[in-house]
Amino acid sequence: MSSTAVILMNLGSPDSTEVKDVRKYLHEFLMDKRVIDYPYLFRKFLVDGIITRFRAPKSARAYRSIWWPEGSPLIVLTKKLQSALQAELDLPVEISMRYGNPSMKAAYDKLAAAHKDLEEVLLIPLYPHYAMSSYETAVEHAVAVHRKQKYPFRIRVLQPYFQEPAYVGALAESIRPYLKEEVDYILFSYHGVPVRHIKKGDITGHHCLQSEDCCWVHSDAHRFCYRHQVYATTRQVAQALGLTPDQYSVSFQSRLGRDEWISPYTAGELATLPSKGMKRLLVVCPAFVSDCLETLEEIAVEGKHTFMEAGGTSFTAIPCLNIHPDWVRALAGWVRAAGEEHPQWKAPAGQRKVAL
Ligand SMILES: C=CC1=C(C)c2cc3[nH]c(cc4nc(cc5[nH]c(cc1n2)c(C)c5CCC(=O)O)C(CCC(=O)O)=C4C)c(C)c3C=C
Ligand SMILES: [Fe+2]
Ligand SMILES: [Fe+2]
Repeated sequence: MSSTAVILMNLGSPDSTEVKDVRKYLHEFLMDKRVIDYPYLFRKFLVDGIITRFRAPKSARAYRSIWWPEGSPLIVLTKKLQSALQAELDLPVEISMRYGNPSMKAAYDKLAAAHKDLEEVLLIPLYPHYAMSSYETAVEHAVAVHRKQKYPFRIRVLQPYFQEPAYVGALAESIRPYLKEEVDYILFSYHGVPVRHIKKGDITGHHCLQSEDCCWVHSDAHRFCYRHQVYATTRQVAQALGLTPDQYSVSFQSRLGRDEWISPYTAGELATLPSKGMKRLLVVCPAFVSDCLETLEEIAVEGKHTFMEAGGTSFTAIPCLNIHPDWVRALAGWVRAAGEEHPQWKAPAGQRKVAL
């Protein structure tokens, strides 16, 4: 695999906590048609006229509260993962962000300049689950930049790994030490998405959200169903940890705007769990593999406040996988498996099998 390299793809953060940088980042993020999927002019009106104008100062304050001396936690932790994986693999590993810096083009350019004989780049989206607004947009963007710039190497993409034993195992091991504490309940809080996105992604046209138990009834729709995939992760992690159904549940955080998002919402759960006797809580956020604004501020600060105000007595936000050794080994194992034409790696349609 001497002519292979890896790119870890994450979401991205603003360049700094200044309102102008946060506004620029939010603009790029929210003008993505896979994130706010309204017709262009309406999206532009919403994003320019309302969201970035009023949200940017508020988001900048939130970023300021979690920012590290080295920069955004999400970027710093992705760089740490890069170093850890590089040490495990002895292959070039770069990082790229869907929004902001370092960009996808910068990562490809760096590899192309440093490794003239590079034949293949393995792309690893740092999203375990498929969502139009996360995994899909990252991959579509990576493919589009690769095509446009006509790089001499080919690319392959790691498929969503929400039920891969190595990911589930790493997640379970990252949670296990916290179960030694006296706890009443574990909340699995995932980033939410609009209900419309789940329905749009239903390739059968008649499965998703058409019944209470859609996510547990086998369907081809599940290949692209974020809701199914997060429940699958949760069930498998719970099984690995020996949790019974009364000891945990799933909720969805980070809702933006007035549309209906998939529920139950995390904030509501945090406000009601103490009254049901769940006063000592662990919260884990498996949709994020690196800690970020949504885990460090929305959960660990705001979420904790909501829960304690409602009568909770202890609240622990479990860190994301970040550079957990089992997670680094999982990634390294998948990269090694790529040498054997493993089905978990897919080439984008239309790409030549052999580099030019
Ligand atoms: C798990 C993957 C993610 C999905 C799915 C997702 C969907 C989604 N997000 C927004 C809007 C915002 N998300 C923001 C931050 C943010 N989102 C993710 C991941 C997913 N988003 C991460 C990792 C982060 C943190 C970034 C960081 O710098 O730490 C933000 C910005 C912060 C804020 O102003 O609150 C917005 C906005 C939508 C609308 C959406 C699906 C439609
Ligand atoms: Fe988000
Ligand atoms: Fe479903």
